[in-house]
Amino acid sequence: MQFITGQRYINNADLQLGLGRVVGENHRMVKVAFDAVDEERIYAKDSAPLSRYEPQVDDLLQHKDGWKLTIHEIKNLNGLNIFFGVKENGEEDVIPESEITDNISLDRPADRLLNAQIDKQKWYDLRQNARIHQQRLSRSALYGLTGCRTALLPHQLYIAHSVGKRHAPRVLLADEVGLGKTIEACLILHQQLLTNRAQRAIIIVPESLTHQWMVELLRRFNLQVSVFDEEKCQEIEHSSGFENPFESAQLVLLPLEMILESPVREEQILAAKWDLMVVDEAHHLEWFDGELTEGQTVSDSVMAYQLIESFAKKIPGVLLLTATPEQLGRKSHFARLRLLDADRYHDFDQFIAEEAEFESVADAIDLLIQRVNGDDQVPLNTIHDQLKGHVHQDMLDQIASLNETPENGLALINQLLDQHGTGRVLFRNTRHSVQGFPQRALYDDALESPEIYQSNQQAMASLTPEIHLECDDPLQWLDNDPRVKWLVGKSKQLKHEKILVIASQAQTVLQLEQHYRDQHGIHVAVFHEGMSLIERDQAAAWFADLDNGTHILLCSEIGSEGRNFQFAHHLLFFDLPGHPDLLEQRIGRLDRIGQTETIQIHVPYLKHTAQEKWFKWYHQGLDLFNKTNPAAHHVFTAFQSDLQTTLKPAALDDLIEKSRKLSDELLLSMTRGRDRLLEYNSCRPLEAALLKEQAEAFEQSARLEKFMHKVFDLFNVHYEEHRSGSEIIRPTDEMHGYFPYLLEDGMTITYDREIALANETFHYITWEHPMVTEVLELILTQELGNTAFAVLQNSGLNGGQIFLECRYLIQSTGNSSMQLSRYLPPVNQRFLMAEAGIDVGDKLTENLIRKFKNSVPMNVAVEVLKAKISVIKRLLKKADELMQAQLPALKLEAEQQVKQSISNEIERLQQLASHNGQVRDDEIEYLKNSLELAQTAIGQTQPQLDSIRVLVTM
Ligand SMILES: Nc1ncnc2c1ncn2[C@@H]1O[C@H](COP(=O)(O)OP(=O)(O)OP(=O)(O)O)[C@@H](O)[C@H]1O
Repeated sequence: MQFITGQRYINNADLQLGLGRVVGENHRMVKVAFDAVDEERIYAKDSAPLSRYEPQVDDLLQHKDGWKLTIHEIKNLNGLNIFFGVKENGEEDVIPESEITDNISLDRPADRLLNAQIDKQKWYDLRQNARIHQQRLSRSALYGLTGCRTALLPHQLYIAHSVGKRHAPRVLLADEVGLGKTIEACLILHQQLLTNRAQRAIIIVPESLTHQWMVELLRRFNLQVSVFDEEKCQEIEHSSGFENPFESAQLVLLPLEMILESPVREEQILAAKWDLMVVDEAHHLEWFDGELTEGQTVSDSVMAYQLIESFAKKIPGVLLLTATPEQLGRKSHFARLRLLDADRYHDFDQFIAEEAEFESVADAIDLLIQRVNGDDQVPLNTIHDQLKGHVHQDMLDQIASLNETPENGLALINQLLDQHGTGRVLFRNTRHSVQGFPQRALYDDALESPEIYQSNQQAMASLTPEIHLECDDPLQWLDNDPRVKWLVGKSKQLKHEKILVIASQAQTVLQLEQHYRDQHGIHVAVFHEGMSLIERDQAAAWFADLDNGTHILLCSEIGSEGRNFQFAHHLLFFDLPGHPDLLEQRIGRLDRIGQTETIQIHVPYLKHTAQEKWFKWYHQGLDLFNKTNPAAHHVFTAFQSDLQTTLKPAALDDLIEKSRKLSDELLLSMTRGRDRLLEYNSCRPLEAALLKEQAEAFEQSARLEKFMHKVFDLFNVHYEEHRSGSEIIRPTDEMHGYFPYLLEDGMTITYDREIALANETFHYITWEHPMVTEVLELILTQELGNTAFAVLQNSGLNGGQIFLECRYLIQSTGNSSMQLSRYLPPVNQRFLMAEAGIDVGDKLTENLIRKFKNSVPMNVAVEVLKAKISVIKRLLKKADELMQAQLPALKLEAEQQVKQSISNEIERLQQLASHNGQVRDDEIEYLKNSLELAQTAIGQTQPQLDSIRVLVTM
């Protein structure tokens, strides 16, 4: 094809783009502007899916300004066509090619049929089937959340469903350790990407978690992420045309450390355009509240905060993840909320004051829940009094009317939750609310403190005495410290179990590993910050290997963050960490979703040393080994200085007593107020359970299997049963061209979630799997299957009649990021034209046709077609007229639907904004803008003839 600027082209694969205009070209590429949807696309010339738009004499042509002319003559000037003709009012006029309207209605199937291009019935059926499925998917609010290799857990579905559908969501995911924040973030990301709400995303994680994130994204969500490090950036800069390496990929994963080390990369990230940023382990971000003086240095966590803050100001969507949101204090917790919405969270004192109000609201919600559950004894005036002064009068009035309309109780609960607390911005599920987690069992061993430490004050006062020893032989402690003997003894005793050993320092880990190897001939895997990422992942994989792996993994503290080791049931603390959050992180490695047994926690400590003090404080003061304690952080802050000093036994008992008391008080007040509200808000159980039901109904795996078998048959992909519930698929020599995601060596697939979860090597095929989404796209954008011919036998109808089945697709053109299909699902309009020129679709239904239809040899079909060409042309014209006649009503209906659904959303957000300010202005603006764009798009919508079938009775 020779492309000339100004020529008009159609994208065969996507007619919805409207008519394109060549705006530039070079020897290899051509750039086409699709003005109807405000998009520019670049194609390789030799493979561009483009067809020149060439109207013929007698065709009706529309000008950009709306008027039309019937073409009488076509002239060509320098490769561009000029159309001469007569307008509807009889005047002569001219339309140069460049001035043809961008919104055209193309009758590709009609052209093909009239040129005797008839497809096989099977392709026609497949196209219709694919259309039905695609429409079902594009309408569902669950699309993007159910097709991943994850169990459908209500608390995760609830969060993902609340957040994934938002424009530019900005939330803090703060589930307790191991409850699935990563999965929730990935679900949200997946939905945003699949529904086009986001196109470019950046994920920033601690270096040690990069690989794990990459694997989770790929294995569970089929998301191919580009992992960036300094080397990769340089490689892209040198070998590709990208000046900014971060513009070379849509989905980027990189370690926080890398950006902290390089201002250049920071600048480049800021310069690249992103829709969404995910930051894992966000408790490392520390807010510095004040002015930095010149020359003042700040910690890495403060730098990290400032870095993420600068990104958060530019990137519209932000997901922050942390299991320990208050690890660096309440202020830092507030500061993370401030990253999400600086307007709403600008005053720390106000934030604290607001939290004080939550208790009354939470109490009222409790009482309402009791009423909703059928307890009529709960007095309404008590609820009323609880809320008086905390909520608006209209809500108080609603409470008063609950006697007459008890079913409104639930709506009222939801309203209260919407309007109070940090609910829209912060989500936190706890083991208490999710339930079903394993038990923990503690085995502690008090060991005699060895001589070498007793002579060293620093060692005695430290949780890691071996680090503080000053002696010539750095390995001497290994022979003297009874914990080493204890560790080796436990390792031998538990030789058939996987055991995770955690020590604070990398140095300790390395020395212990050497000891195991040299003194006992035991090879163990190690995991510490001095290792490269690949080495760490290899170590974790060696430990995870159930058949040939090592049964011991020795980790430094860094190994205890974010990693998945729930296949192990024994956790050995070689030492204790100096902060309760770290202790929770350690236990969280095993206490995660997927843990099937009681977690056995083994803790040795040296008597009369700091270790004993901390052990007792954690155990007796906070009960931390048995369960997570959300108050631990505050108690630690209160008694931090006491914990740092050496305590006499009586003073320790006193400290433990005071800590326990404070912990109990705090827990009580938290469950009274803030946490209870947060818990209700993070997962409204009824809605969550309903979502799970809907998700199960939506996944339709049996239908998918049937559909894919038809696809495989037609595309000549081999499939055979592997074992029950799974099959093997392979390419064949008869395959025509490309089949998406099919591996050359074949692959084992399953459509069953349970089987997919149990067999990680199987590919889990769902309606959201890229193989399926691309196949649907392929079927619907290719022309094959948009024409067909069939005879109707024994239908009871007189023989020799001809019917024309025309299907039109009405879907709005428009900027794809508007995702209009949510508000304006495509309409599929069917007309079955009888020879008399009337639509008999309601009599000759699809079911009847399926029952009586038969195919005929192609040459017979072509003969009949030729003989009946004038009838077909007449019926086509008639169908077009019917379509045009129905269009205004369909558009009006669509407009009303769009208006209603977007206006409802705007209204809800405005209400929320006026009550608790948790809705950002840009969210409301976005919706208002969407409404405007949607209305324009509906106005411009033109029906497209999508397929056409000739039916002849016999
Ligand atoms: N819906 C699910 N289906 C299957 N496995 C899941 C699901 N949710 C979570 N898991 C598994 O449970 C473990 C914990 O999940 P995840 O890593 O998302 O938790 P987290 O809250 O991010 O943990 P941490 O606080 O340690 O960062 C992981 O191994 C994850 O793969």
